[in-house]
Amino acid sequence: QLSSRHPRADAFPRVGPEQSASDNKRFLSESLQMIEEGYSKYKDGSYKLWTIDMDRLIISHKFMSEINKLPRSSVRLTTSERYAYTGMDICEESNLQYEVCAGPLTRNIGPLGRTAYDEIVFALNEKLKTVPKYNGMLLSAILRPAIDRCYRLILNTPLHLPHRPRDQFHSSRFVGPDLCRNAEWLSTATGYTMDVQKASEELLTYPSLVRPIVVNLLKSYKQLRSRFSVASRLLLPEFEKRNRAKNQNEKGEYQDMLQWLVDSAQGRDAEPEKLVRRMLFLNMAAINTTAITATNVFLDLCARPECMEMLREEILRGLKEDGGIKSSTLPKLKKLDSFMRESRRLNTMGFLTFQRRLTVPFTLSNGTTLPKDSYLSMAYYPFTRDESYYPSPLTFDPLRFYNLRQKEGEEDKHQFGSVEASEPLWTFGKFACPGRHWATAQIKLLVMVLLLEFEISYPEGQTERPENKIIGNKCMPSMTQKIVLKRRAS
Ligand code: HEM
Repeated sequence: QLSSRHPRADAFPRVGPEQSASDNKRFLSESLQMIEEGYSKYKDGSYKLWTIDMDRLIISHKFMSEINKLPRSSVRLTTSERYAYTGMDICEESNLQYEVCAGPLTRNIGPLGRTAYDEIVFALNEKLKTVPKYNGMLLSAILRPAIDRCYRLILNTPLHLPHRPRDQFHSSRFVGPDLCRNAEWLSTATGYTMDVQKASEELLTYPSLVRPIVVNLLKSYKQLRSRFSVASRLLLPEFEKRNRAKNQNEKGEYQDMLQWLVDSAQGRDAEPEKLVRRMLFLNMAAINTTAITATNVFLDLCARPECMEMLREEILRGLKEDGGIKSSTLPKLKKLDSFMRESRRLNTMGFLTFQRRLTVPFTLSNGTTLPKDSYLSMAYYPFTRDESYYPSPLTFDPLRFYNLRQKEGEEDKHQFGSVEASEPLWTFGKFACPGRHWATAQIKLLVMVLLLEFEISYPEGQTERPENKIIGNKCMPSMTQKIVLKRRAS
């Protein structure tokens, strides 16, 4: 229900200190304690929490369905606040990034499966050529090129390769180096995301009043601007060319993210400079999130060697039934899907989710009015360890969600990519991550390649996964963990 009432600013209880010069950064080191305290006191309600960058109103995930009734224009992403001066505020100008992912990207996942599998194999083989022995390689160094390569399939293809006839495209075994010959664009695409994070973290260390000045002096922002120039130099002509074709009603020559953006953009969204920024936003939303989630899955797999054979059998059965990777193959991997979801449950990337700004006041069904301009968030981490939602919440049960799907009527629920009003995994409804099906497919394909082509393990003597690292709202897997790959006899 929309409301015009403005509650008093102090109407909500607070956890932790208010924003203050002396105690501003307490959240950095005590985030988990504060979020757990908030959950134990106000699990079904709301409270305020200062999180270094903003004063948030933490609300229960139980209100997701109610908030979903608001238009997206009233519940905005908080990117412009969290990543100020990075150009990422483009996502707040319209929902174009959502539309291209939820629409054409998702529709194209099935047909891309085989090609993506080959790209991952190719990336791994290239990587393995650079080390004399397949012994104790950094997990992140293995996964990153494979994910980048998958991602380039949808984002970067057009820079180098005209659209191929469908059959040829899908049957090509190694679509190969042509696809990503432009090293400059590739390093810009991935580097931009890192720089955005780094630059915004650096800016946060300065008082908000001086940020507009300091931003011009910071090295990290200079680096960001120069990356943006490279991205513009490479992408602008491509967008201009495609816009011309669109304006002349020519049929699109390509099937890729650039084309989907051009096809879907209306009005000012279609300006080439804005399309470049939108591409960079999509990079940021997609690559790191997928890489971190996949890293967690492999860290959990190596800690449970007994699950590898079970998953390998499921994969081989699926491939046999389908005669290779078809659109129907990935959804068949239900045990793997369950493993991935359990891994994500116990390794949430952030303690909070649904980072949104409310542009209208809104009254919840419990009578609480959320003021206009509140920065909303939901506590995710304590939810995933709440016994009332997950029996034995601290136990890693690889088949937890698989077993739930065995119940009548529940077969299609509890999936890695499922969106449920009771679960803030991807948030909900029109606010849910629109790239989740592509992320699911990529991670499944990565596991398939690594399990079918290799024996994987922790280095000798290690059986446990390394601890995650907590920094403020973030919870990151180890980036220094090595894993051992041994090629399986074919
Ligand atoms: C495992 C990997 C991923 C995770 C955990 C993840 C998680 C999320 C979450 C929780 C949100 C909602 C944020 C909010 O409501 O405040 C979101 C939004 C978004 N995600 Fe993902 N995501 C992943 C992968 C991807 C991929 C692969 C893409 C694109 C190819 C993508 C594109 C987006 C976009 C465009 C948005 C913003 C949508 C909007 O405008 O509302 N994500 N993601």
